[in-house]
Amino acid sequence: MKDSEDWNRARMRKHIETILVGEGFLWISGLQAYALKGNTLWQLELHWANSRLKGKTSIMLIMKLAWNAFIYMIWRERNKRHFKGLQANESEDWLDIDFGIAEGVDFIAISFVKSAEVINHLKSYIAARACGSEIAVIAKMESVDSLKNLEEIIQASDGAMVARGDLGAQIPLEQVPSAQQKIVQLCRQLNKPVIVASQLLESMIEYPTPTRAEVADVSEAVRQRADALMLSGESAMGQYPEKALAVLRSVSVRIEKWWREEKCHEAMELPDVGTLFADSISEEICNSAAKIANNLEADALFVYTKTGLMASLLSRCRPDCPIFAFTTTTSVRRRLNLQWGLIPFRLSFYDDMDANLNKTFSLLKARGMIKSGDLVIAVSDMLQSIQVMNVP
Ligand SMILES: CC(=O)C(=O)O
Repeated sequence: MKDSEDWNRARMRKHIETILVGEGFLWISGLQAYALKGNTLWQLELHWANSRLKGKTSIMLIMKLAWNAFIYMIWRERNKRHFKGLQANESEDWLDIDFGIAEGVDFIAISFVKSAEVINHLKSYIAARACGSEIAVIAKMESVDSLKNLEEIIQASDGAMVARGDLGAQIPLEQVPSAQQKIVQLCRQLNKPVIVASQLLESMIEYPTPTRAEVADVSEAVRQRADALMLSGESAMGQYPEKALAVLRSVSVRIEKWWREEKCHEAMELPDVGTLFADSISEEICNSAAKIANNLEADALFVYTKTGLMASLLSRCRPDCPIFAFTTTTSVRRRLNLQWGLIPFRLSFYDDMDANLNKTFSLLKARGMIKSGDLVIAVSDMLQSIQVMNVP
């Protein structure tokens, strides 16, 4: 969009569109209950055309057909928008997805997801098209149906986004914070990364400093332990994109520091997520390693992981220290960037664990990320063990 006027116009159109298609909205429910008496507009229009355009002359027949076709087109367009999430088979969507696959994107986020079926469908398509590359699918939670089917959608996805812009147009505004809390919490329990998006620093589209309320909103998302926060308008067309990013970063760092220093961890029940025996072992190792790291006030956790699973299991525990994750493929390294507290690196592994440790100690020391004497807890999915040591 060229300027904010264009954006405002587009946004206003979108809001009107949302109001027109939202069955959750009072006037639509009222219309259906009282005026339409349970019939759809489409059924009533057909009835109207059939009764009003009586007669069997050819001109009447043509008018009848034309009227029905016209109403059908409007109805089809309305349904297309309303069932946006289910109709991911629309040709433009598939073209966009193909473009993403060709460009080697790491994530595809799908809007207005209504059920796990949509996610599974997209995943099968990506698997068939992307020839071995692993593109993660993020479910955008922004409709009443996505909230109804939250758990199955999150289970099927590789992560979720609390898309507060559209969500706030689909449910009453005062319900958005509790929906956010619920989605973030469930994602953590199910070990899926979660992004909190939209209007975090909305006023910074025009002004160089945020409002107190915006800072409180960012703090709350950090306190809920979301994996990522996403700017949209602030960086897409705002006047202070870098400042907005800097504010987001400084507020997040400050809250997390306070969290660690004051030991304000809220106990959270983390149900088992491992289904295979090997996964359950990894999970137990990671839970214990995170606990040891907190109890010993370790300087860093190191994880050597081929698939990224152990790194995500460590991240799920939200330990007090940074987690350095080492993995062998670029796609896993890039994907791990989305997860809370992980600093991922790609490198090839030796068979000997000591050689891997020495290599990574040198790498991080050279970058000033650790120093001699630091206490490190290391886990690995090759050895399935926990090692506690000081950096040489
Ligand atoms: C990000 C987005 O799509 C929303 O907030 O609606």
